[in-house]
Amino acid sequence: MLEEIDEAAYGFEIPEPQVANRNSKEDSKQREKSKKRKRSSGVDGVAGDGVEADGEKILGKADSELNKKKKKKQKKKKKPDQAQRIENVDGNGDNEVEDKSKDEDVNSKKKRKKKTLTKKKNKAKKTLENVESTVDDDSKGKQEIDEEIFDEDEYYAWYELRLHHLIMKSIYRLGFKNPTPIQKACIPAAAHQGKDVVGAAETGCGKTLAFGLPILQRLLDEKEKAVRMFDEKGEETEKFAPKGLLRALIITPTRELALQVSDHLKAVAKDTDIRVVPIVGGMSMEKQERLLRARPEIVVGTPGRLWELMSGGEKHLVELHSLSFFVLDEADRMIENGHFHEMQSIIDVLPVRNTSTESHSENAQNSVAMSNFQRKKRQTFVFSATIALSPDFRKKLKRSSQKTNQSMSDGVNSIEALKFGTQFLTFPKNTRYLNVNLKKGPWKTRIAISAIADLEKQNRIVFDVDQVEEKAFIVPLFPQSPSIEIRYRSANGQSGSVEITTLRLNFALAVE
Ligand SMILES: Nc1ncnc2c1ncn2[C@@H]1O[C@H](COP(=O)(O)OP(=O)(O)OP(=O)(O)O)[C@@H](O)[C@H]1O
Repeated sequence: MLEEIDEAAYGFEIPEPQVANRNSKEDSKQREKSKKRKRSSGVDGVAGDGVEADGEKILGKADSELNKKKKKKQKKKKKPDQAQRIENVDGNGDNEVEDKSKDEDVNSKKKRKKKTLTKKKNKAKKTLENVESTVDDDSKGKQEIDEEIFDEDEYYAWYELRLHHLIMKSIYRLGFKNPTPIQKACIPAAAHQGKDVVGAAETGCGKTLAFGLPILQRLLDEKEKAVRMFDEKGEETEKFAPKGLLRALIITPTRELALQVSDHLKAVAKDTDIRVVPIVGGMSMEKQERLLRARPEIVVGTPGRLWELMSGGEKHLVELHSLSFFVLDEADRMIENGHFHEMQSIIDVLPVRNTSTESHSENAQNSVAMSNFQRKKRQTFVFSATIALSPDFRKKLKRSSQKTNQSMSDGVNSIEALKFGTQFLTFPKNTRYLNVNLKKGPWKTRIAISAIADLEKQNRIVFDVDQVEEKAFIVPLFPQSPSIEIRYRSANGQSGSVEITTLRLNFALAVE
């Protein structure tokens, strides 16, 4: 059976052309900047590359840059002598004093340069050590490698994701030349289209940044908008970027993972004023209180400790009306670890929607003045290291959301898209709808093609990470990778089917 899908009902949006972004002032500034930077040779960043390899590359580059600087330094060394000689030829009594002070000046300059050089060398070494020891150390702010040693052109793949320049700065510093597939797939939908995301990807695929960067992007966007609106219209900044309120709650099944995620996000948020804190079992009450007193925007925690604090009325954790992101990381493990009860309790206390919207419009009696942030719904991201979220998990989430509020069902029960490995399929020219059936799975799956014009042009569908978010949605998540059959129907009634047996599921992406 073929199903017709109302595209409008799913809110497919035509994304902003990337070219426009590349032409933006900021990007051209970045490009100008990058031109000034020296290109280093033989470095090729591959998405999801081992971090160790990246680290080596960073050191390699840093070393060659240091060598260049050394040479420059040697050249410069001669200059003070020459200068001194010229002074001496002119020689009069006054010059002696002048020469002496210049001598001192030159010596201290030399010393300073030497110091800087050693510092830089140490920094580069440290960076390698840090990168090698994975993200655990990233957040400690030790990745101090000089930004200038990177060639921004090598990070071109990131520009398409239109991330804030402060985020990009961290990406350069971390040396991540390419976004991983899951990052490439999730960031546009989550950061720019405000969509909920369900992601399934194997361990080490870069899930943390797949949900972390959209969070940072939105918070930075809001802050910028707040400043702009204040400058232009004198509007209250609070209206666009609330301060001191919890904006993102990230829940992980284990303490280690919470610390790892928190460290990773801290490393990326390093140049921003966005604060990330971990709240995990085993942490002293004093430390916990101190961390929460700072009213961080992002809290990463384990369900047990978070619920303990929330049920105890911890102020920062119960003022959830401005919560814009709710993230379940490694959601399936959360169930395995017996955290379901606590997790459900946390979900239960999430406001149905941002109550600040209501209170604000009540106060202002003017809903037109509602800010962007207030109008935007809370986004839910559910990530899993394994490919499948078990039917049991989905059922449980569904039950919990039905019992409590609608917002959770917005996020989790409408898991509507699943990305699989890049596949090129050819269909009749005017194909309009596709129906995808799992051959072995218990569920039905479907795809809607929204970019018909594109289809007509290319006469093929590319299930590609770049395009999936606006082109297709597929239900649901698979327990294994069975073969699937894609049936198509074209506008003139022509139909047929294509079977895919080599399907490789990389991740899932949700659209509503
Ligand atoms: N775009 C990228 N390029 C290179 N390395 C990256 C990139 N994104 C993340 N990494 C690195 O890859 C490693 C794994 O990332 P992350 O922890 O997000 O993966 P994960 O899928 O959440 O894995 P896990 O299930 O172990 O938590 C980290 O060391 C991180 O620093």
